[in-house]
Amino acid sequence: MNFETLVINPGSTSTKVAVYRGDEKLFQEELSHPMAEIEAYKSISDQFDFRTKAILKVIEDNNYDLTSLSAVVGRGGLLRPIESGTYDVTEKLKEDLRIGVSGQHACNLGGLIADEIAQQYGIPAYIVDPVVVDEMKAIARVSGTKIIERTSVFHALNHKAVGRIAAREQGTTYDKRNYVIAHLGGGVSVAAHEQGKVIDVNNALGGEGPFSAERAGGVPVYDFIQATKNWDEEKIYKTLIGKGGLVSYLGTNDLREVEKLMAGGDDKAQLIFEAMAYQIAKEIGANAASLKGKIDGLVLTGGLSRSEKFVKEISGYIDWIAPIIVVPGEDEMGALNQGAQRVLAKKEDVKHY
Ligand SMILES: Nc1ncnc2c1ncn2[C@@H]1O[C@H](COP(=O)(O)OP(=O)(O)OP(=O)(O)O)[C@@H](O)[C@H]1O
Ligand SMILES: CCCC(=O)O
Repeated sequence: MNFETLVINPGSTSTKVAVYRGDEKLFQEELSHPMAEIEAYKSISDQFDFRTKAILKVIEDNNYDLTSLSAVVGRGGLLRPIESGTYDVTEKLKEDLRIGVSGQHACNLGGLIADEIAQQYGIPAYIVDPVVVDEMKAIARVSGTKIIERTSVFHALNHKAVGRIAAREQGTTYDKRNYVIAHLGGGVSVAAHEQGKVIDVNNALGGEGPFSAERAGGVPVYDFIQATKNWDEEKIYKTLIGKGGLVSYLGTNDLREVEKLMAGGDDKAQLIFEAMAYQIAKEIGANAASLKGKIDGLVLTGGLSRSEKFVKEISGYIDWIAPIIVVPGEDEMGALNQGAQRVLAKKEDVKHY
């Protein structure tokens, strides 16, 4: 049976909305949120109303009748660490999204907005492969000090989706392949995928890994402590997450703007563009070591991988490691829909948080 689903994906710089019938996408829109718009809200939960209204307007503009829906599915957020799968949105799950039990991020709104709309139509709300999917090896959890453990927080939904796409392109299945997958977006996560499990990944919201469009990634810790010793926690957090990376150096989170500056001969933009590619390439090399060099492909995905110039810059450092597969943008919307369709069709049991 072809169930109709509403798919909601709030990202750090955008909200994506789509309606599917079975595998068929009836429509999709991507709403961009410039920095100034996001900055007007003090917290993520303050963005609930503006993002919900924007989503409902997309539905109205497309003349879609919400009574046709079988479920609403949202991108899951910073819950407690859990296994991969489709989860129903319960009160406990909503409470943890609201308080941000593992931190604050726009995707915490996915399950909350999905549930708000689903309740009005008496249908289920789901989340799929939230950012806290945790399959890391014990050895990767050791941070270097006993007071903290490394944790798995990354673009799990898109990593898993593009892992399946890459394997399909290679005529096999994701659980039979080893990949290094780099999601390059507002945030960056680079992971070692071994036979369908993410054995190591940088915490994309934890000050680890390469810098990105709006995050600083891993910085020299001692110097950072010195530079920020009189700052409050919020200012420190925003410097690392939201105002880091391209935003810090160039005042924009949009790589297309950076490329325009470069085309106009801006040397600083050129340097930062090259440095971001360099850091990403180094992280891919580190993950190649995690897989002991037994790698079937290096997969580049996320919004930044829509730039051929940026992909070329990264490839120059890593093309000796394994074949490069580019999945520009992401298939998060398709993956959310598929997760919902599998449980609606009873091909898979829904999980409870
Ligand atoms: N055609 C393009 N060329 C160059 N850069 C692009 C292009 N399309 C999108 N981008 C860049 O991709 C980035 C956004 O990527 P993406 O949409 O994956 O982020 P997000 O979903 O908001 O955040 P995250 O991926 O961390 O959840 C922005 O810097 C944007 O400028
Ligand atoms: C942690 C995954 C979500 C993001 O970085 O945007």
